Amino acid sequence: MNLWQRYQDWLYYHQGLDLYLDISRMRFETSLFESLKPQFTQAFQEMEALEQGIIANADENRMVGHYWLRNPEIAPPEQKKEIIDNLEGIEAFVQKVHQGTIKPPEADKFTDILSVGIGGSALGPEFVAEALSPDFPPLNIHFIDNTDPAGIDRVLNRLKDRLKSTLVIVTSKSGGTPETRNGMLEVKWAYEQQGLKFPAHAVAITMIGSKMDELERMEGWLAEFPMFDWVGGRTSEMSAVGLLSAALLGINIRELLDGAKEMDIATRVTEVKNNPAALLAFAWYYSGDGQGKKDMVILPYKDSLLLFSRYLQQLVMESLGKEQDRDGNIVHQGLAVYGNKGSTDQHAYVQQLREGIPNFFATFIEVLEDRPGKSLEVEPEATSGDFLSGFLLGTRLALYDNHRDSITITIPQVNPRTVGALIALYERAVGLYASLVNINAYHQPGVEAGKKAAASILDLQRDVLGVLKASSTPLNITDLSAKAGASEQCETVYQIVRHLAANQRGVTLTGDRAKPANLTISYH
Ligand SMILES: O=P(O)(O)OC[C@H]1O[C@H](O)[C@H](O)[C@@H](O)[C@@H]1O
Repeated sequence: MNLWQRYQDWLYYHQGLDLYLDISRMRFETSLFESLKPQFTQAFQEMEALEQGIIANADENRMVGHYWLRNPEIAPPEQKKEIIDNLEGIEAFVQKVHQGTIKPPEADKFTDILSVGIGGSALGPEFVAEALSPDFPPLNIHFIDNTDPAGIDRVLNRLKDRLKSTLVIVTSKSGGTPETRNGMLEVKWAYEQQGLKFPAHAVAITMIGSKMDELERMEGWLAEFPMFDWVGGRTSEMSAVGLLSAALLGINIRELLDGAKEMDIATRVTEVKNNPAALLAFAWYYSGDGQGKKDMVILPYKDSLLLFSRYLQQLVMESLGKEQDRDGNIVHQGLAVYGNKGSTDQHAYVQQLREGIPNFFATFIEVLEDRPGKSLEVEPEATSGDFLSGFLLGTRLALYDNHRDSITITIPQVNPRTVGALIALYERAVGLYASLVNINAYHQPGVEAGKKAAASILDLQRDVLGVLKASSTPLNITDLSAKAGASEQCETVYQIVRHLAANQRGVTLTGDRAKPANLTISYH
């Protein structure tokens, strides 16, 4: 097979975005491509229905409207108005913060943003901030995206004297996610410790009527922006969730939206070969037999795209990782995603990609412009950027020669338009792929199960502490578990008290640590 010819046969190019997609280094046969066309016809129809506002997330009885965010014209009238009003509200707020007309009571201007959120309420803002922030943004951004006390302390300690000029954005669609609630309470406490007025620094992004919305109203926070119930967390970058912090950082959000809108138009094309999202979905399908048998390794050769793989991890894995298909059959679907950036990863795990277990396909993201302006020649006729390009091209060839497939996406620059386009490209590819393999991409029942399990552990901890407080003598794990009504959960009870003992919670373990069953536990 003449590869140069295959390259040309399969190359997709989008003129408006100057974006290329090359799937020629995936070793599929044209017959597979042809045979999947009926499934694609169905997938396009389903996508059209989704864009028209059917209840695509039946679990939560919700429409799925992230495509409307960048083109309100195609949204139902009520949603159209919400989108336009919200965008204008964000821009007006940001302008006032930048001008200093909206300012904290204790300083002349806001200097920093502290963004508290998790999952879809953090990954998009983190990715976009890393990809697109100017070198010296109008405000510096920091993130709390976990309930790790040491992680929270690190962020708060570093901000310390600047808390008084920090704008705190708390983002939670549901308004009830424990990690985000905890982060918010810890930040609030830090403000109170310094005698600062937390509500005057706080902005909420949440659904109207959520617990956070109620709290925000009660405490009179500085501002609130709505999170729409018809936008899922992992596709919320183009809602207030992503746009507020991006605009505060000085990123042109209209261009981000435009890039996404232009990609959306391209990915509505019903001819598979001329639709980049369909080509991507097809390549994924081929690679993993439509069962996710191969992992997707995302390798952007550009530092600013470092967090793209982490962003895609949620978008792809939370959407596609499902036990059941849409007919209720057990299918255990998914598509594992990992990666950081090239060429850095070539000095780490790419060894395995080249020679080890062939359980993946790579996706190279190539950025044509190395930097604005000319570059130093680090060797005769070669710049640092030439090396970066050489490493990408060389690795692509070396992988292929060793029977490892790859996709290559090429963009002219990392800018708001191309980042918007990349996000939209993957959102659509995930939706189309989900249709191909007959799963619902828009719910996440597994995450709910994890949350319930965590809540029941905390309930058990309360019971255990109650028993210990009421007991006049030390107890062993078996007796403690029985008294807490959890005889079957000795191991969990042991792990709970071991954690409490390490954290000045009044719990002491006595005895041989290597023999948990022999320990005695007391409370004082
Ligand atoms: O925005 P929130 O409601 O706080 O949700 C944050 C995250 O929580 C859950 O884990 C969901 O599975 C994610 O999709 C979501 O992005």
